[in-house]
Amino acid sequence: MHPHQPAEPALSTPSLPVLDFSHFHAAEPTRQAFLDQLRRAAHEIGFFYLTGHGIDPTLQQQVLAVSRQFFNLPAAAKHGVSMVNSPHFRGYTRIGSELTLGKQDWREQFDLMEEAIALSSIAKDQPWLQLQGPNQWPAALPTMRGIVLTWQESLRKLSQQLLQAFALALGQPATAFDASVAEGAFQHLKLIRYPGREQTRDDQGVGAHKDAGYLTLVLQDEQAGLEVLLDDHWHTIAPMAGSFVVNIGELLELASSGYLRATLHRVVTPPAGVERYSCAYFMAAHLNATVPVLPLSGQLALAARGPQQEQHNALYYEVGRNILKGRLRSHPDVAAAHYGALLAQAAA
Ligand SMILES: O=C(O)CCC(=O)C(=O)O
Ligand SMILES: [Fe+2]
Repeated sequence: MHPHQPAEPALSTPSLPVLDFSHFHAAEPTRQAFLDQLRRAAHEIGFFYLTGHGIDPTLQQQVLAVSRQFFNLPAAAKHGVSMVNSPHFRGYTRIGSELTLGKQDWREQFDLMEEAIALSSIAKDQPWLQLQGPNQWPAALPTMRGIVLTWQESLRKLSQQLLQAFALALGQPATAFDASVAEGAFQHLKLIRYPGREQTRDDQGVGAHKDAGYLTLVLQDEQAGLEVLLDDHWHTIAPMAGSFVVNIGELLELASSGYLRATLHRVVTPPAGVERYSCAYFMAAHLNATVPVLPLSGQLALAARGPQQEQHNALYYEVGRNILKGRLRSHPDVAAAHYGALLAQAAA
């Protein structure tokens, strides 16, 4: 089956590996066993559940709760923080205005990144620096900012530890990725609501895609919908309370010469009358960094199949270029409003 065909029913839940991150902080031989498991999961599947991560379950619930509150605001309050007003791709995207594979996704979302000051001028050869800037926050929900920024900060720490674990698992020094995040990792957080609808024709919650950064950590509520493409079949990733679903992004695939897999995944729309909430955290190297290509040796080098370039999806070692590629493709309204010159240049 071609991965981009309309949805076929997913197969039964695969037994995704469950990795306990507390074992990374444990003594040997537990720590090495964790690294071996991590390497296998990320090489063979590119997806796993993470438990023992130390993130407070109360904070997890608070984030999902504030996300529900946000999406329950009147439409005018949400449109007041529309992403189309932000050259930095921050804010609210209403249902149907995001595209994956050129088709409408059936989800509404709120995006934010690091709070920053927008640069006053952007060099032509670094258009991605326009991603830096302030977030938009809804005045009607004053508690949102604190909760969500605390969440973002917790996941930044966790994902940087995970990146160190990946370096060690690949036989590299723990510091192998440090230079690429020394000026600050690029982080992007997305609160998402997938409304249900009659399962008649289209069930694209978000279409099949790979994530553009190093790593993604997803918090799901109790409603299934996330699916991963393995051996040409879609498999449901069942919600597991308290865990994160972690997946490999394109930058880690590039860094490991394809040894680690950025796997295609998608979300199918819940049935009518049911909704699904999730919260995805994407971590990448600094926008001005170039992906470090790790010198793998022995068995790892032999098993590195090279990054999987696809016709419709070029991969870039320049971090900013890879991230901006994904943003422009998903949000054509923001692209048209703020990146017209860049698009015209690309088309010429
Ligand atoms: O909602 C989810 O579970 C995952 C969403 C996703 O894959 C994405 O936004 O990149
Ligand atoms: Fe994704």
